[in-house]
Amino acid sequence: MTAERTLAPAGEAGDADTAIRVRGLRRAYGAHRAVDGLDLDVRRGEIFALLGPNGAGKTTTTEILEGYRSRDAGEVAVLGVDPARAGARWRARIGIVLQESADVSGLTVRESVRHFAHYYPKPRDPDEVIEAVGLTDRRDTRAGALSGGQRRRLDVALGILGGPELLFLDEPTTGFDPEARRRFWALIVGLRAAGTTILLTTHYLDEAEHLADRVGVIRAGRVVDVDTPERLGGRHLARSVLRWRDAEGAHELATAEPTADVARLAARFGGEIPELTVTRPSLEDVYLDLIGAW
Ligand SMILES: Nc1ncnc2c1ncn2[C@@H]1O[C@H](COP(=O)(O)OP(=O)(O)OP(=O)(O)O)[C@@H](O)[C@H]1O
Repeated sequence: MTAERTLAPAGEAGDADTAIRVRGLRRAYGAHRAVDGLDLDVRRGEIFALLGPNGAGKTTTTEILEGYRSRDAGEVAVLGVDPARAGARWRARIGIVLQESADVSGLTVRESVRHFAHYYPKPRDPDEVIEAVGLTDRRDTRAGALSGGQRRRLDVALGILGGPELLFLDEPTTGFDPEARRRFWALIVGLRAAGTTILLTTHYLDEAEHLADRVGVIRAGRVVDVDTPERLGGRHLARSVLRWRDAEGAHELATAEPTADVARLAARFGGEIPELTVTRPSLEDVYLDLIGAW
């Protein structure tokens, strides 16, 4: 028997709604504080994206959540269980897709999925999983002969094989072409629709914007903001910038009332406003602000 310590009684409202709860997490490497008092809440059923510059502490944090790295201090509950004390039963409830994938290059897609199915108490049907990641027409291809994007899909197949309640995805689309990325995103959205909670680490702001219900930005081992992609860093409150052109040249106007200003300009031009654009700060703009990159 494994001694799994449940932090909150099963069935309690907070526990049922929360997939990950972290308070005051700390982890140092020698004198370097990689994670320095980090708090995080991930709700069940959401896609949560962790963003942050290289070295901010994302991998250290996720590896602690996955039970692969020890911590110096703080409270951590993942699916109601402390990963530092969790056993096989808990491990079967989570799925992990790492940056470096399992070495199955000598096996076909089908053989690798069937092989890994033996590790789970109640695996999903291997052929269904292969279908879900769109590899049915490649099922007899050796993993080593797949393209980069197809290989990543196989990694996801192996990550979801146990029917996880919570899936960790570490930079899943690095090296994907735009079409493969869109297909992969559709796959992830489908997993959420089926009830899977997803913690996604990415450096692609468009990926976070497209996929994430909420985004957390880590800087120097702490979470500096958590919000929806639309509201992060007060983005929804920021002024819009109108740009247009007339006989005198290019114009730019920052405004809190873009609709009224566009109407006013349209009246002045008597119709179309030449080369009109209306923009708000992008997710990348507010992200770079939050990590102090300007
Ligand atoms: N095993 C280790 N020994 C010593 N220092 C480490 C170790 N692992 C990580 N670090 C340091 O801890 C800090 C946080 O690293 P971590 O890998 O968690 O960052 P990250 O946000 O995942 O970065 P990236 O975006 O580059 O993957 C970095 O300064 C890193 O050099």
